[in-house]
Amino acid sequence: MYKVTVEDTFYAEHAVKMPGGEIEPSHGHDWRVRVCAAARELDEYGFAFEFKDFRKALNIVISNIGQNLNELELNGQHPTTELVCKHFYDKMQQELSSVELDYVEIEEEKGCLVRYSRD
Ligand SMILES: Nc1nc2c(c(=O)[nH]1)N=C([C@H](O)[C@H](O)COP(=O)(O)OP(=O)(O)OP(=O)(O)O)CN2
Repeated sequence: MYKVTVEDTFYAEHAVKMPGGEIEPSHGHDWRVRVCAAARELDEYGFAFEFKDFRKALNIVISNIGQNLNELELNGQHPTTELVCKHFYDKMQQELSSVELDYVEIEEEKGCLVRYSRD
C-alpha cells in the first residue's frame, strides 16, 4: 500500500467552550493540516496520487474554510481541533471521491495535534 501525504498551513480564528463552561475569547492559530491518501496501485506514470492534484484539492478545502472557524457548520458544536479535523476529512473526501483517504491530521499549536481517520 502506498501512502501519499500533502500538508499546508492556514490562519484562522476559533473560540471553543472550555471545561467549566466558559467560552474562550476568539483567537487565531496558524493551523497545520496534513492529509494522507492510500493507494494499492500506481498509475502509468508511477504515481499513487500526483502531488499537485492532491495539493489542489487541499487548497480548495482550505479556501472554503474561511478565517473564522466558528462559522463552520458543525452541528452547533464549537470548532475544537478535533471537529475541525473531521470537517477537513469529510470535505477532502468530497473533493477526492474516488480516493481512499487514510487520515487528516491538524496541529493547532506546536505539539498539539489531532488525527482523524474513518476507523
Ligand atoms: N483537545 C483539545 N484541547 C484544546 C483545544 C482543542 O481544540 N482540542 N483548544 C484549546 C484552545 O482553543 C486553544 O488551545 C487556546 O489557545 P491559546 O489561545 O493559544 O491559549 P493557550 O491555552 O495555548 O495559552 P496561551 O498562553 O494563552 O497561549 C485548548 N485545548
